[in-house]
Amino acid sequence: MEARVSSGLQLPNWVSTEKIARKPAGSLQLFRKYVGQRLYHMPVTRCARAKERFHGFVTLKVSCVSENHKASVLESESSPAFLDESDIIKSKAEEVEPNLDGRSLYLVGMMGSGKTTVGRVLSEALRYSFLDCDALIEDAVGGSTVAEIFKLHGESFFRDNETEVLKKLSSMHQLVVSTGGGAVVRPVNWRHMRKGISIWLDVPLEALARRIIAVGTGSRPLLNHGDGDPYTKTMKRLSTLFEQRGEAYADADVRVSLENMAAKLGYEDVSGISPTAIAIEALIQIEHLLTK
Ligand SMILES: Nc1ncnc2c1ncn2[C@@H]1O[C@H](COP(=O)(O)OP(=O)(O)O)[C@@H](O)[C@H]1O
Ligand SMILES: O=C(O)C1=C[C@@H](OP(=O)(O)O)[C@@H](O)[C@H](O)C1
Repeated sequence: MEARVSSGLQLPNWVSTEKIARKPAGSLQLFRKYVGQRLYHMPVTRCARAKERFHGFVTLKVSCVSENHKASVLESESSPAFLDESDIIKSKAEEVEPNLDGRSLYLVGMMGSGKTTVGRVLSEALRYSFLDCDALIEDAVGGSTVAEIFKLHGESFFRDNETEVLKKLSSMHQLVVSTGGGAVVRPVNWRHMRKGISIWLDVPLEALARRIIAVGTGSRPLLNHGDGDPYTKTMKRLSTLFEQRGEAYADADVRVSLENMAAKLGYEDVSGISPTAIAIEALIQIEHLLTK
């Protein structure tokens, strides 16, 4: 019989389970003015000389016009002074955070879509705590890795623990949560995630396969079998999983499509879009959701 560990689930003790005090509803004043048609319209509060930061990703630059004027990444090339993306995300997070009212953000999407990477960037910008569901499940099961849990106990045991973790997290606030790629499949998980705002990172399967192969499939047991070369094998598994899950991802409150971002930015593919740019787009989409 399978051992159940869910009742012994421990969250790190720095995660406060106290609900934060609710802020009075209302003050959307500043950012409403700046919701524009184009990507990255935002008030410019600070100027900085262009500082290209290379983390292996292309960075965004936004022209700096003057205090409290709109700027757009699409206008950036001809301008003499720039805000780089770390300035942009700070400014956007400051605008959006008061309107979240402490609600947590749940990142959903396929394996390798960047939930952990983008989630960390978002949590830092919003000054929220970052939690990774897979890591919490591993802790709950006494330190076994996800791959070991699948092997020793099976997928449904893993899924039960995933649900238990989401249930605990749903009573907390000011978190950015990176969920596992399969969390969207169980309706009960949505009940928990609906306590916050869910964000689907929609990344083309080819890009997912390339990212996953670069780090290896060892830690992702659902990709760790099949025939063929690594790319073909991974693409096949991802395609099957996406057929089963595509509709469930689309139930998220907000969708961040890397294909749409690349098209707007004039990039040939999504590989040049940095995690920070994706986090900025997520904040913009959340802002749209909250002002609907
Ligand atoms: N925007 C991006 N561009 C290129 N690689 C990325 C990007 N975001 C994440 N990655 C890489 O893809 C891999 C999977 O990212 P990760 O955040 O672990 O995804 P998930 O948590 O959704 O499984 C990691 O190696 C990460 O560095
Ligand atoms: O798609 C899935 O079913 C899974 C995704 C994984 O998380 P990531 O999406 O963080 O890789 C992990 O939860 C487990 O291997 C199952």
